[in-house]
Amino acid sequence: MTNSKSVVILGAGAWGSALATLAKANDHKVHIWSRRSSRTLEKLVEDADIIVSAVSMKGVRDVVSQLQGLPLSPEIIFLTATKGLDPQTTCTPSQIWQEAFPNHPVVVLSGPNLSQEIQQELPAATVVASNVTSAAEVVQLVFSSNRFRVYTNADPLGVELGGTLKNVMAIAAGVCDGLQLGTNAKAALLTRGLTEMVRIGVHWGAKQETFYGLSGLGDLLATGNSPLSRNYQVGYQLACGKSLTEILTHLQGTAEGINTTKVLMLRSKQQNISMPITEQVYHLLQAEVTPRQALLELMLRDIKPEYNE
Ligand SMILES: NC(=O)c1ccc[n+]([C@@H]2O[C@H](COP(=O)([O-])OP(=O)(O)OC[C@H]3O[C@@H](n4cnc5c(N)ncnc54)[C@H](OP(=O)(O)O)[C@@H]3O)[C@@H](O)[C@H]2O)c1
Ligand SMILES: O=P(O)(O)OC[C@H](O)CO
Repeated sequence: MTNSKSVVILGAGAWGSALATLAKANDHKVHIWSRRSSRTLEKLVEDADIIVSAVSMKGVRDVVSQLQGLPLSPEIIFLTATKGLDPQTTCTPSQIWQEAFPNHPVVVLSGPNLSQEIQQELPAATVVASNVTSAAEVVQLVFSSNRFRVYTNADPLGVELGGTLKNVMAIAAGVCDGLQLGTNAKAALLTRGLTEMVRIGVHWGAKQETFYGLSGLGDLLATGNSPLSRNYQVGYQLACGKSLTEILTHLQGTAEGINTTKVLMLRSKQQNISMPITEQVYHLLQAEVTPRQALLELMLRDIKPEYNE
């Protein structure tokens, strides 16, 4: 098949495995690498067309530096699917990849994509975004199928931030459901959560409209309403009285929202951006407030116009 690509996926976790399934189903040559792999990264990336990073945030700098030492074809496209923020610099994963590989196209993939549903072959849609349109289109073709609809987008930062910032709101949504606060409360939380995402995201340099698409609102709805989301699970179980340590001991996989909340607090303080929901999620994760106290703090804030920014 002439359009068949060689795809190397870094990270054999839930998301790396689901992306591998999608690319394989389209007859691409797919190799998954993890730090426990017997095959060396050097050998695997030799013929790669696309290198997909599906490691969790804490692994991004490690895999970047491993690749930096290798001879790579200048044609290689980097595709990042990590939804997190660097704790030291507050950079997004694509910013880290682009800084390390300034001459390669970097594409972001993000959307409402709970991996378990994708592995069950349920239909889903996602967004691939890049400053290099042709690279986004290559990735679009590699993953598109009758059960995975892939849109391109020219705002990689907005697409990446949508998927990342909603993890904080997914924790809050889990708390809301765990406390059985009802549908009105959930709608209010997700709507005001989106306002918060837009506020900091636009200040960061992303386009406002991107947050109303699949990678923003779409992913917020998916993770904010699904027990399949690890971030939602963290919030839900906190509301049920478990400690964060206890929850993380039994959680399958990574809940990026925990680290993202800390990074966002840092950034919003540095830049004087109001993020009341994020702030309460932060205090809750630090065990400085109970879920009920966090709720009251939000409900009793000064009354104000809906839009004053
Ligand atoms: N699961 C989903 O539904 C989904 C959907 C969209 C996006 N995402 C995002 O995709 C990322 C991965 O999520 P996941 O669900 O696949 O998490 P996961 O199941 O916990 O897998 C994380 C992967 O990262 C690897 N990793 C961590 N630290 C590493 C390091 N220092 N060096 C090399 N590899 C390292 C892990 O390797 P080891 O196994 O060796 O620890 C594992 O392969 C997250 O940012 C998540 O937000 C997930
Ligand atoms: O399990 P979560 O909370 O990391 O959510 C997974 C994906 O981000 C859903 O799009």
